[in-house]
Amino acid sequence: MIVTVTLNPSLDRAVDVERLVRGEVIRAASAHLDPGGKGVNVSRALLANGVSAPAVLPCGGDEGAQIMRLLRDEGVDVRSVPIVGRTRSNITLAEPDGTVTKINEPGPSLSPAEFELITTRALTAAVDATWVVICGSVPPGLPVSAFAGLCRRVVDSGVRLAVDTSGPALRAAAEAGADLLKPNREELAEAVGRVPATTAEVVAAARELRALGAGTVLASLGADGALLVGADGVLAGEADVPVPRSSVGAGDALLAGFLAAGAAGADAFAEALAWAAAAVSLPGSRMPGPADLRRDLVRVHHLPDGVRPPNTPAAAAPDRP
Ligand SMILES: Nc1ncnc2c1ncn2[C@@H]1O[C@H](COP(=O)(O)OP(=O)(O)O)[C@@H](O)[C@H]1O
Ligand SMILES: O=P(O)(O)OC[C@H]1O[C@](O)(COP(=O)(O)O)[C@@H](O)[C@@H]1O
Repeated sequence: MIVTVTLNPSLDRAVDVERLVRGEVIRAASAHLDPGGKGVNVSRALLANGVSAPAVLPCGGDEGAQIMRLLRDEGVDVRSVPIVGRTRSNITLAEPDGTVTKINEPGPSLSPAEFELITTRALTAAVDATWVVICGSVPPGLPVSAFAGLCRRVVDSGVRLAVDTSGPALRAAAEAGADLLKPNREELAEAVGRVPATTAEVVAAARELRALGAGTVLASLGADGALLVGADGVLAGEADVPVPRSSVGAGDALLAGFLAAGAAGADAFAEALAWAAAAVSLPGSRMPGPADLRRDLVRVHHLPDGVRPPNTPAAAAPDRP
């Protein structure tokens, strides 16, 4: 069993539009409503592939009630904490070539008592779990020290911890000793204070997080695929997506696939890439099930041990083997 914690869930509304033009009335071709937030999506993806994954999340207002209804319709085991604030709605505008424009609300803040209740729910559920997965942005006003405290309490409980978050919370998770981090390129940039453009720079940034205390770093790079940076070396991989529909939730599917497949080694990495590619081929933030996976379209390569930083002689060679 894998427990997910989403501190800032959202009701995801995705609208398919022919072309995005600022300042005009745009008629949508179709619309999709999904329960969202990164941990929520990880739970949905795991469940769709037969892995039990209770979702711990705060829920408030009509949006919170609707998320709970949608999750229960999908069969997700929801461990919700009622909050005074109103759960947010996030909007995605998806164009036919797969380009997505996202508008994410900040979401409600949590009172100290609400945050403590979520922590207790997570630690209680963690007793039977192999992993606790804390995902998504940190609610407004929550001190990074509180987020770090949650991470440390999970690590101290002896359950493995995976974190996918943004801003200073990502560094805090590394320092707390998270076993697995799933940053995208922008999140890595925020964490290390520079934009990692090349493969070597992504590897260097991931190694910086490892040096802070993180175990493995699964860095997602959008259409460029992903890198797995761990104690055993570096793997690079990507998967073709014949018809991209929406990349919303692709990072969540990547993380879910990696965890479902054992969270170590080339096979788990390939599975992760297959889940992420399948998510990209689905509309909105729909999570893939077994019938959506195309493992034949995945490629994984070992990178040579010393992937060097830029401006060294080896950087003149092509980035990918
Ligand atoms: N346009 C795309 N084509 C192929 N694969 C993609 C595309 N966009 C995303 N992916 C896959 O989904 C994974 C997660 O996407 P990414 O955008 O990096 O994460 P996040 O959604 O967390 O920002 C990538 O590592 C890649 O494997
Ligand atoms: O918590 P954040 O960073 O605002 O992200 C929330 C959004 O991320 C998602 O989980 C999608 O995540 P990814 O596209 O990064 O995989 C949406 O469901 C949700 O609207």
